[in-house]
Amino acid sequence: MSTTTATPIEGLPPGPSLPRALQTAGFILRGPSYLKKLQAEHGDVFTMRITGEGRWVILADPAHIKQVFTGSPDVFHAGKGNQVLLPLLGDHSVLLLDGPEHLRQRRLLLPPFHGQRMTAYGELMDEITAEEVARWPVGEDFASWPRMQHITLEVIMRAVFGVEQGPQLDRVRTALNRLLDEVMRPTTMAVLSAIGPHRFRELAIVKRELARADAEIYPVIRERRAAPDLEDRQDILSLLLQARHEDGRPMSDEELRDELMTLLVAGHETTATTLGWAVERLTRHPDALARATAEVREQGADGPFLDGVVKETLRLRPVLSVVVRQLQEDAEVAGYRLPAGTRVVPCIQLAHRRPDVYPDPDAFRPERWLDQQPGTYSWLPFGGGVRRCLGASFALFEAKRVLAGILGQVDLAPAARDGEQVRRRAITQTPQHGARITVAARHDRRPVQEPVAVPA
Ligand code: HEM
Repeated sequence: MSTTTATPIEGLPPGPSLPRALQTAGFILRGPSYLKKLQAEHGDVFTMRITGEGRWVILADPAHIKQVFTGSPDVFHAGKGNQVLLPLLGDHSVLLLDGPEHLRQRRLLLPPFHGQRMTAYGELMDEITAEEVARWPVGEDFASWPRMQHITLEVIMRAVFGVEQGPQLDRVRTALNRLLDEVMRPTTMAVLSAIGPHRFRELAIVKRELARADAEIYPVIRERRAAPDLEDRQDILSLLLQARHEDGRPMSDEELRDELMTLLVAGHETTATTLGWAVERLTRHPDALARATAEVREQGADGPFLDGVVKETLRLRPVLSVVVRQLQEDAEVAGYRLPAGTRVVPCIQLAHRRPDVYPDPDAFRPERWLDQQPGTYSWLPFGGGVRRCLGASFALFEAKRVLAGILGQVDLAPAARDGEQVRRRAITQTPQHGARITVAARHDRRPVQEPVAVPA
């Protein structure tokens, strides 16, 4: 690992000389292999030019990534890079704020996501998984990723929004699904980038779609605020309704709406994609599949091998390949004196393939985590510092509960075909064919019930 040089070099590190459009295309279309090629040519620090983003200084060395994650939040801004989500998430979203405003909002959101609280959602996750897996066909190849999305959306609706099964859940789910579909469409994204988020959200069609979703979300917030059992409820919305700003104010309906949308957008597709990749990787590695299945059937979701499966999936198939910070003033990073405005980019993808941290780095080996702890700056699927994913404990807990639910209920067939390539969708790295799997047989883990004696 390199360290900072005594006298920093002025200006940007070298990088590829290809035109901006070709560098952007390489990053979007070839993703992991393009980044690897550039690292081989330029080393652990290099500059890329990305359309609409200016210059990115890519960092692959954990020592340099640490400089960014421990740097001042007033200098390393993240919110500006997420502005494309403004129309959907709204002005109060923790993802879009920076500096003291961001920290204030983050402080309110953190306690409900504390690791130890997650067990409150375990049974709900088991129930949702069991219902979904009961519908999976046997002996037929199918794409698991959409099924995982169904599970994670349902988990968010019920654990985060706290909406019970029934007509209201159906209406909220339909409205949010529709909105997400509209926004994630490539044509919508293209218009959004062309005219900018502020003008985009003033378009009549956008206003109409947002109003349709808001018409379902605001009643949930208002009804919950008035709920007599608010203090006893476990859902995240109920906890946020009881949170207070430093001056004692509760969060407004608008703040709550924006944070609920943020949690939905940040937590739904990301977790579904990790689950899709986990079964895709397991079915391509029959030994790991057999070991994980045996462990789950003995110990449920708490076994160390299953934990390794989730960590290894996030290492080799991180949902996001980079996180971005924009410098608000000149700063020294990786031995360079970088000018204000530069974007410094800890590269999750490259940090996760370092042979000095991960022997045989390209191999899927969940067992490596049996005697290795994840390093803060070398295992970063959830980013880092004051912007680290708020839902990391939630996502890890959910991934294990859902995988245990699947492996406990069905025997997955080892796949004969090659692993799926990474395909970029909006900003996430998804399995090219939707993580296709086959259920070989159903395995009922519940003990066979004795017939109930009926009194004569
Ligand atoms: C496997 C699933 C997930 C992955 C891979 C993931 C990854 C990430 C990453 C990389 C970031 C940016 C961190 C940075 O800039 O340093 C982030 C931020 C965030 N994530 Fe997640 N996430 C996941 C699940 C979730 C879930 C389930 C939730 C909530 C329900 C959530 C809520 C958030 C929020 C609110 C932020 C913004 C934090 C801030 O700006 O302060 N995420 N996530």
